[in-house]
Order: sequence, then structure tokens, then C-alpha cells
Amino acid sequence: MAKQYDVLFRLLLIGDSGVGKTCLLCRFTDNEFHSSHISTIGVDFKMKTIEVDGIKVRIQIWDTAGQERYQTITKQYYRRAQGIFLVYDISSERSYQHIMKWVSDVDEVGDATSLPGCGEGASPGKARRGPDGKANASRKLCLPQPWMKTSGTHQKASRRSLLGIRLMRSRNGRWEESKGSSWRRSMAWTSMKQVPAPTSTLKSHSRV
Ligand SMILES: Nc1nc2c(ncn2[C@@H]2O[C@H](COP(=O)(O)OP(=O)(O)OP(=O)(O)O)[C@@H](O)[C@H]2O)c(=O)[nH]1
Repeated sequence: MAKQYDVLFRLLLIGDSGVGKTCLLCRFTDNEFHSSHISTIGVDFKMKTIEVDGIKVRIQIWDTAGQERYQTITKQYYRRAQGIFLVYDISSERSYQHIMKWVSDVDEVGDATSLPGCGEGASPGKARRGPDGKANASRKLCLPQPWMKTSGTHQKASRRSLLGIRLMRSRNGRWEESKGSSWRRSMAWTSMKQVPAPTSTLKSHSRV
């Protein structure tokens, strides 16, 4: 039987309940949006396989419950993830303020420097701003990761953020950011943890 994928990335979505983690994931994997809020119980996951220059990359995305009562369970997934997205609702100051709490939770089990932050909101494409209207929310909070705006209601926005992966390439067996415009660079993770590199080398201009 043909191999279903060459590289596996395990990504995790964390953030307060109701910020749109499940919607972001459903939009990304199935191009669907659900207007009702059915809280995730514990942890759920979805997968998507994409091809990048002939390499089959399987992205396994774990969607965690934002509710406090599940945090003992969800924390067990932090260590196994190669990338973690911190998600907050761009219209909720509270969910934004809680990002530092999520960072420290991840810090408890490992390195938080490879976390990209995501602001969920209904108007993708505008400048990246926090709920206070100021640009570059991550810098204001002194978060170490790049910050990007995304949305469960827009397919392009969900792909742009969750497919930051496509901006990475393998050079000498290491996954690195590909050289693109500064906008693209700001969307990629800065220091994603190492995963087994495919045998062939990915080119910098990846397609999805
Ligand atoms: N306008 C708008 N609404 C959104 C967006 N993303 C999610 N929502 C709405 O926000 C609510 C919560 O979304 P979920 O994806 O279920 O939230 P969650 O973070 O997974 O919540 P928990 O599972 O409880 O942790 C739902 O009613 C969605 O329809 C978005 O980008 N724009």
C-alpha cells in the first residue's frame, strides 16, 4: 500500500472557551463553519494532508477544550505537539489577557518560544491588531511568537495561519522558515521544534 504521508506535524490549538478554535479547525480541514458553540469536551483532532513539492505532509491538529475543568487532560498534549497556536477572540479583551496564562501553562511543560499567536475575528486581511486597536498585539504582551490574524468564517484566513507550515522548508535536515516577503515571514513560526525531515529537500516555493 502506498505511504499516506512522508512527514507528520502535530499541531495544537489552545485558548479560552468560545474563542473559535473548533471553527478555525473545521474551516481549515472541511471548509465548514458552524455558528453554534458546542464546547469541546477534552480533546478532539482532525487531519489534513497537503503536498509540498512532492512531499506529502500530514497535519494533525488537536483541538483542545478551553474550559478550565479539562485542563488536566489538555495539558498532557502540550509536550507532544510540534507547534502550538494560542487563539483568542479579537473582540474579547478577556481572552486576549488570558493569553499570558496559556503561555505560562505551556512553559510549565516545555519551551514557549515556538508558539504562534492567533487572533480570531471576522475581518481577515486588515492590519494585525489586538482588541485595544493597537497593532502587533504580541509585542505589546511581550509574547515571543509571531502574531497573525485568522478567522473560522474565512477559508483563506484559516489556511494562511494554519498553513504557516508551508512557509517552512528543509535545509540540511532542519526545518526552517522559507524566505518570502516580510509579511510571510511574520506569519511563520520562528522556531518550530524539530520533526524528522523527509529524505528529499523541500524547495522554498512550496505549493498547497
Ligand atoms: N464572527 C465570528 N464568529 C466566530 C468565529 N470563529 C468562531 N465563531 C463563533 O464563536 C463561537 C465559538 O466557537 P468555537 O469554535 O466552538 O469555540 P472554541 O474555542 O472551540 O470553544 P471551546 O470548545 O469551548 O473551547 C461559535 O458560535 C462560532 O460560530 C469567527 O471567526 N468569526
